[in-house]
Amino acid sequence: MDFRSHEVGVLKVLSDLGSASPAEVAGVGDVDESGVMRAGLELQEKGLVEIEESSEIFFEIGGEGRRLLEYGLPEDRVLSFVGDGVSSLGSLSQELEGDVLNIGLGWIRDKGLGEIVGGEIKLTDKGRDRLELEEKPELKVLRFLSDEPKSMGSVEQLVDNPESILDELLSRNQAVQKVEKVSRELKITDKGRKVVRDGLDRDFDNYIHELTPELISSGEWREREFRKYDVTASTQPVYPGKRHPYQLILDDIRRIFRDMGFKEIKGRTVESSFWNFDALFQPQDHPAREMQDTFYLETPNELDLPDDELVSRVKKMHEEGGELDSTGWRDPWSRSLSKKAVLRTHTTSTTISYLARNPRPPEKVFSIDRAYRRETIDATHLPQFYQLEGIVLGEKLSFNNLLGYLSTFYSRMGFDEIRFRPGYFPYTEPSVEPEVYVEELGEWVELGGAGVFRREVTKPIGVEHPVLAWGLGIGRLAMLKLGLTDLRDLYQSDIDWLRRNPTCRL
Ligand SMILES: N[C@@H](Cc1ccccc1)C(=O)O
Repeated sequence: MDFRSHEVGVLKVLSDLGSASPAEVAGVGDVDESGVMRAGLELQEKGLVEIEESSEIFFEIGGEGRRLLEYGLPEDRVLSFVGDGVSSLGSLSQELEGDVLNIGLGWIRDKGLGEIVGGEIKLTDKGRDRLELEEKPELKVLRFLSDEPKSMGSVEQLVDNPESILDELLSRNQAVQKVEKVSRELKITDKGRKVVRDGLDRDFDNYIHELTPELISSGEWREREFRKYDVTASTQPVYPGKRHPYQLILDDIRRIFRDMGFKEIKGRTVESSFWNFDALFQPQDHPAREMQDTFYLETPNELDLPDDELVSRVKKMHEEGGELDSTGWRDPWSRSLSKKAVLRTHTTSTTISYLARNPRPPEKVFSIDRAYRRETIDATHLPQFYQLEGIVLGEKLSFNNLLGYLSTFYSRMGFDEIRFRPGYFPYTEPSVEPEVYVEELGEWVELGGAGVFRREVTKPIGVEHPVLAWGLGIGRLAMLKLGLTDLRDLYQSDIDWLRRNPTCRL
């Protein structure tokens, strides 16, 4: 029989001990625990060892459990105020945050610790007893679990009613979680004993397990046999470091645009309102500029404006339309509003400021970066998200070229059906909202906006030729590609999902 050195070691230890856990075998021999398990599995295949598995449930403290340990249970926090004579709901709500009070009251009711009569909490006998307790049993259990998971048996020795306490902690926002621990026992079989008796070492020594310079130079390798390499042997799965699947998609997109002759640019995350809004001819009273949509910064509160001439051309364009056949917004334009620092609400701020620095054709640039908006977090909205922004500046460009660039991009991403719905943005005319048809969903998915920059935008920054522009969301596309249904999973991914995801994509 062909053995690896670990197998020999493990089998020898087992022939002394009869049966043992991997940790015990590792303690005796010089192989670590996972090496013992691997050798054990090999030996099991050969019928020399049997592996018995048994599992036991352990209880593990969770984040909520640690919070409870630190602050106490909400019901106890309420009770201790009541004990000090603060018992009206009105004054309790001054003392405790709303959720602590509400959750505490819920448990007080459920556990029969008190009742509410005329807006006052009246303690029951049970409530008074609890107030007297030196250490609340729930906290005692949590403290016990705080260093490592413990079995039911050991919790039983700690408190009365372990089951109901653990049930309660399991239900309290997972203050405690169940974890299953599998323990294994390796047992030598009769066949295994026989192999050891018949002289394992002799067999083992005949094989070359590791090729050394000496074996080669002495020519000894010719006389001996090599241990076969068993490629079907079971091993522990290895999870190499790899790029995040979303990152891979972002890189695919980068490659597509580079292939189309675009250059990638980067802009500032913290941007002045001037570049985020004003240079894009977005009126200063536009709803998107309000606090509820945009993150305004406290530090820095303001950013410097570009040179005075540029600023005054933009101002004039907003107020009266400048030299163009345009009336502007007909409202006074304020420099100080324009200085306000924001987290860019779109990456159009990146392309427009690039354009102001590079006003002459030809230019083809794109950016893939995060933008920020005050959204309530749910499965399809996050306050930060990636945008794919791009512009093309050229002498003879038309709206049709824009549709062409977008169609090419989407078809290279694997979406063949694309349509354009009319849209509105203060900075483009005409404007469109591209959509792709997604077979799996059976519906059209919106992707963002695009258009040809208006003269009100290009003129003040010194651009005299047409500019095609787009700002597209990538999150939804990535979700579709990765088979996810919740946008949050792109950023806080499940470790098993990451492990299962292929390392490279076609
Ligand atoms: N900035 C727009 C998209 C857009 C960019 C460029 C031109 C037209 C529209 C958005 O964030 O929704």
